[in-house]
Amino acid sequence: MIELIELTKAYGRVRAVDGVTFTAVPGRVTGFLGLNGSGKTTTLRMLLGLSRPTSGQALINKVRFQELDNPARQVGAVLEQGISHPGQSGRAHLTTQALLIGVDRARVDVLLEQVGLAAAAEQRCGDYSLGMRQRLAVATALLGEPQVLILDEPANGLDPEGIAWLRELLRDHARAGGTVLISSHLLAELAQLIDDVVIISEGTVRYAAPLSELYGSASARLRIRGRDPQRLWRAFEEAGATVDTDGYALEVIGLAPEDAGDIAFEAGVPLYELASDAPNLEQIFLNLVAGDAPVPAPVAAPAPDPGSPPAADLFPAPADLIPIPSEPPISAESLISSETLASSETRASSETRASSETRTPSEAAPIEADAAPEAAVTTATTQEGDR
Ligand SMILES: Nc1ncnc2c1ncn2[C@@H]1O[C@H](COP(=O)(O)OP(=O)(O)OP(=O)(O)O)[C@@H](O)[C@H]1O
Repeated sequence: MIELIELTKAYGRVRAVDGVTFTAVPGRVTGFLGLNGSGKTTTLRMLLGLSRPTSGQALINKVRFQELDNPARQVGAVLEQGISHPGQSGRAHLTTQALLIGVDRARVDVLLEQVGLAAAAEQRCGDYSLGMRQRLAVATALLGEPQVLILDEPANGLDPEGIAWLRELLRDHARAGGTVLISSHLLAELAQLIDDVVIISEGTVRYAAPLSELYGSASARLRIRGRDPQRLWRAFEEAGATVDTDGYALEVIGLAPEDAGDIAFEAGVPLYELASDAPNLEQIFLNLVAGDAPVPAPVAAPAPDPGSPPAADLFPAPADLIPIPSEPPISAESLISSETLASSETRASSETRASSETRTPSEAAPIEADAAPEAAVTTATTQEGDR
């Protein structure tokens, strides 16, 4: 476990880190996120005993880094790239590090394989790409089989395949009970890797919570078209959603796509389109670091112009809408089920028509309702604490 308690670092009058408090727990990957110069590296350096806090505490497994027994066996860290000598091969670098921290050199081959560098093991580190250097740095951090991993910008330079590899590696580590803290200046990059997020800006923590809460606080907007938009509108509102329209499709906030689909099904309205706009993670992040709005409200659709015709008139008539392709696969079984479907669809649509024909004007009105606005630092070999 990693615990930061009111951690502060002042350089003269500049408070690079100012009262940072958060915990990274075993079994989860915690993302430490901030723009350039926000204080991430300074925080991690204090955590790893490379820099003395002005005040506050940085603890790993309840003690300061300097107090850990054999730190490289407990903490693996990547603080910077360029930790390896450019003239050394990847294998030679890992072997040297293994000797320094007292790890069996047989582990070197295991790690080269694990980080995908086996084929490049004999190449000079100086010839490695950025992504390969990251992989080597991660391998170095893993040498001592530490429980705690602290990685500064580990995704930097990795291609999508490298990100997927890193995700698996970190997930496996957390699943096995490890604690992982990784930093980045890109939320979108971290989003694929982490369970919890801590956002820092100007040395201060602005947000610390499970990533799912950050997502949940910025609801996705659904764009939905169906055969009977008025009926859909009412059904979605009855389910507690905020509904608006651009005159062509419904825009629904506050429902998961699955729930919206189920509601439409229960209302007997065939859907022609159901798309989800994912929350804009970078925007959420930028709003948080700006400190103005804790979490951005979903962007509201413009309110309808009172002088414009009711949205019902703007929707294409059912006859003009493109029918759902429903060619059944040719098999006796599917013919039976498609017939059943066809007859139930006919029933549903005639019910739909019947009910909209018999609906009173006030019942048919929702479309006109007010639109809702809406370390082993390589590996611990260079720490102050070891000296
Ligand atoms: N040794 C130092 N002396 C004076 N100021 C420093 C020192 N180290 C860092 N700072 C300042 O502290 C602030 C935080 O820097 P830090 O490197 O921790 O940010 P960061 O979030 O890691 O940024 P990046 O993503 O660019 O690495 C910056 O304003 C930086 O200029």
